[in-house]
Amino acid sequence: MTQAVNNRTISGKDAAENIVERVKARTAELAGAGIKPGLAVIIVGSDPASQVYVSAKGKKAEECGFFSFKQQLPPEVAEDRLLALIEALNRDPAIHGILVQLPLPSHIDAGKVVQSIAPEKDVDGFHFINVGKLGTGETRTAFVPCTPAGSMILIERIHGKGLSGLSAVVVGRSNIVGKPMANLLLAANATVTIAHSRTSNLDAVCRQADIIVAAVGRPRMIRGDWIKQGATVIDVGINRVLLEGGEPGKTRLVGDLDFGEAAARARAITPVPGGVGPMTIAMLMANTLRAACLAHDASAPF
Ligand SMILES: Nc1nc2c(c(=O)[nH]1)N[C@@H](CN(C=O)c1ccc(C(=O)N[C@@H](CCC(=O)O)C(=O)O)cc1)CN2
Repeated sequence: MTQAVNNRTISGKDAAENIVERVKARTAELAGAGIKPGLAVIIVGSDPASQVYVSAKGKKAEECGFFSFKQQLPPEVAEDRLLALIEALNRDPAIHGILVQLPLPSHIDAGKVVQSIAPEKDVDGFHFINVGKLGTGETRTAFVPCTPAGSMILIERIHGKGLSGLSAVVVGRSNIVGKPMANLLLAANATVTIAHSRTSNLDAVCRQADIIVAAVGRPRMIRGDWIKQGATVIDVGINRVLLEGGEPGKTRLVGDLDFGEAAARARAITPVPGGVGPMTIAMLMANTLRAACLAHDASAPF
């Protein structure tokens, strides 16, 4: 039988509010020097989840005191038109951060689009220059992807800044979450394993982790008995599933872990919703503020 070990839910909502408050305070100071951070968000098509995220980003940017620009493009837009818009935003001094909401329709080469964003405005941290900086420890000027950066702050809430002697397993190897997450954990001196859906004995690999970051995008794939007693568990998955026994068609969000089972063994665990998700948007604000500060040679709180 499993037993709770000083279990605590890590509220991403609270941590995100704390970051946003710090962003607001520094933005208000910068206003005195005539500096206003500017964030441009581009969305192609009408995917409902993407619409929700983009609208949340715009609202949060305004709440922070930023100049917020949104460009909605039709699903059939030509790649060249999107690239021309990014080129114009790259040259616009009022814009410090540019983000293209993913996923993009299949006729557009997402890699080409992401690499066309000026590295110093790449607040998603997806450009090769920023990926390389993170990978080589040049974190002073790197933009770190928002979801792993936010996850790392939640891990620090439990373990502090150094993770020496701790074993971390990242389940998932995406460029957006898995790989940058592994680099951040490594930079904090954790012993890191990147596992994925084709890893043999995935359950046993997970079971040896002091910190487990689940980013596979498969609802409740990681079971409670895969979690070491007392581990810290970060659930990056945001999966919409049909509500069992509820009204037909009604859905709810679940993570990549079975929360109830994992919570019974974990020392600390992030919920879905209300865990890593809100941190993604807060870190976007932090990155945009940093981009504005770097552009104007001003100091940034992050
Ligand atoms: N250009 C990018 N595209 C995408 C990114 C990204 O970082 N950059 N990440 C995801 C989506 N995403 C932000 O864009 C995102 C996902 C989830 C949340 C969030 O706050 N989730 C809430 C639940 C919201 C709901 O009810 O649906 C939560 O977990 O509490 C924020 C941002 C893919 N695309």
